Amino acid sequence: MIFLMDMQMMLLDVVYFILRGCFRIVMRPRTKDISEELVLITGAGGGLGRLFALEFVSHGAEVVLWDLNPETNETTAKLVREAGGKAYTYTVDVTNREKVYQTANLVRKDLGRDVTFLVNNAGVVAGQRMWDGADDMVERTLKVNCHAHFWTVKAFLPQMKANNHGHIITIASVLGLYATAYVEDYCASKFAAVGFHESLAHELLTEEECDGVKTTLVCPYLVDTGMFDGCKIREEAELVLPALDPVYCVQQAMNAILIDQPFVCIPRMTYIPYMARTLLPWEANAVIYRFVGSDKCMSPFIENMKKRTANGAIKAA
Ligand SMILES: NC(=O)C1=CN([C@@H]2O[C@H](COP(=O)(O)OP(=O)(O)OC[C@H]3O[C@@H](n4cnc5c(N)ncnc54)[C@H](OP(=O)(O)O)[C@@H]3O)[C@@H](O)[C@H]2O)C=CC1
Ligand SMILES: CC1=C(/C=C/C(C)=C/C=C/C(C)=C/C=O)C(C)(C)CCC1
Repeated sequence: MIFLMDMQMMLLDVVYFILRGCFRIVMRPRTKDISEELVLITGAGGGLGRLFALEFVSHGAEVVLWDLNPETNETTAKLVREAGGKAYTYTVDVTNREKVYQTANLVRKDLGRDVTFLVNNAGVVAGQRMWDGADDMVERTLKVNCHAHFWTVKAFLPQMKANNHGHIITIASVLGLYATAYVEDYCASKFAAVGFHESLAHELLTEEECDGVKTTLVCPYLVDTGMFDGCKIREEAELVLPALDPVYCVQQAMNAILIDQPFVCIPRMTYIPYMARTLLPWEANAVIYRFVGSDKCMSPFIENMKKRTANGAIKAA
């Protein structure tokens, strides 16, 4: 009897959340006020990290900027201050877990308050076939794009839970939902980041007094930041699905964060291949990949990186 009542409640909840999802496409829910929040962004000197910093500040939040590169990080801080915001910079290699824990304590000491939003954005791509590149690059990709999320979450989530207030944001990728050729290490790292994020989100739901800690998984398609310069699908398909403008990508991600949306693919159209991957036979997906040119979309990117490395444009890892 209890089982049947539980099932009835579960079905009602399922219908409610489906209807709420549909309704939210048409009517945007109220956005939350983040003007009192302290937002930590990793990889803040890069394309998306910098834009996230500016976007959070435009909503009144203060930002803590972490990056490996002090110069690009300072440039982000300068832009934030010019925009009237407050930024605090720290040079951190997020793969170094001791440094992550130490710097987290330092942030708490320096600012006298807890980080309430964590944006795990730092990411790298080798741009080499795994057969050609150094094994170190494969390890680095996994360490930055996945392992680092464990260290930063371990550093900041306990305080969020203690205050029952916070938000963990994971910048993954559509390549964490469906893969393509020649980027095995990158896809493995992003699938792992998605798995990490989902497990964490479930954990927060099962724990009591944690309903104030939210999570958002962001999965963008190719973004025009330079990270994947040269990556290309078939020309006709590109007309329908062009590389994303970084500002648009960050604004869409912010829209999701501000309404506590747990998961967002940018643009919306990229939910379709995600569903197709699950629903269609593998061979059917492979045929679609070949038709839209996504099977070899990374080849020109890898060629591009080869040229840039040969010209000495890329610094040694
Ligand atoms: N660009 C794209 O097409 C897409 C990107 N993404 C993801 O979005 C995120 C941001 O990408 P994007 O802005 O394009 O890339 P960028 O390369 O412009 O920015 C990444 C930033 O992370 C920093 N970083 C790298 N390694 C570390 C480290 N060990 N510790 C601290 N900081 C580090 C980089 O510093 P440095 O410059 O010194 O290396 C850089 O400032 C990444 O996670 C990426 O995987 C997702 C989908 C598409
Ligand atoms: C695989 C695939 C596609 C192409 C995806 C591409 C080109 C993604 C690039 C993503 C990047 C660069 C992410 C970085 O994190 C399509 C056309 C959606 C169709 C279905 C399968």
